[in-house]
Amino acid sequence: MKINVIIIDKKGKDNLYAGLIEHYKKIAKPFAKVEVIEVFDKEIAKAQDISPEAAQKSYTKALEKYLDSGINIALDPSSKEVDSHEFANLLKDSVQVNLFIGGAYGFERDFLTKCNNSISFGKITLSHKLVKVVLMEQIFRGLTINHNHPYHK
Ligand SMILES: C[S@@+](CC[C@H](N)C(=O)[O-])C[C@H]1O[C@@H](n2cnc3c(N)ncnc32)[C@H](O)[C@@H]1O
Repeated sequence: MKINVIIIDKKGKDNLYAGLIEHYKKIAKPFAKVEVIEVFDKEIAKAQDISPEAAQKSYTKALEKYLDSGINIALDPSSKEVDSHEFANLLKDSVQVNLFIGGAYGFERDFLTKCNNSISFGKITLSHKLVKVVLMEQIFRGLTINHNHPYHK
């Protein structure tokens, strides 16, 4: 199984969280290959200086090409809240799952409607970098739930 975490973020090592991301990638390996794909370009940088709407549009444009294969799930604080078991269920029986984390201005509705699902991890807004860590832990937890591995207990 392949799981892609696709995030609006500048490429490069993040000293604060990189160790945790690598840790979860490694321990998830028996169940799935988890890849983190950072997406950022000049158009996004420029649009973020113009308006929230322009920023959201630039995120859609940059992320659309990743929607082509697999199940697409956007992380969005105002969408349906899921618990760990519901999240695990979304990962079940798929060859490829793409999980999208938005930029500073979140997603435009148009992008959310193009995804198979949009989910929230609760009403609080987390920074996109912190969401990435939480998501990696939930991916591992979900995989262990689906494989009846004792970690999730
Ligand atoms: C800084 S937040 C964007 C906040 C923006 N005002 C919004 O409402 O989406 C950056 C990204 O982190 C993710 N995120 C933050 N908090 C979240 C939560 N509670 N549940 C799910 N995703 C979250 C979303 O993908 C969001 O687009």
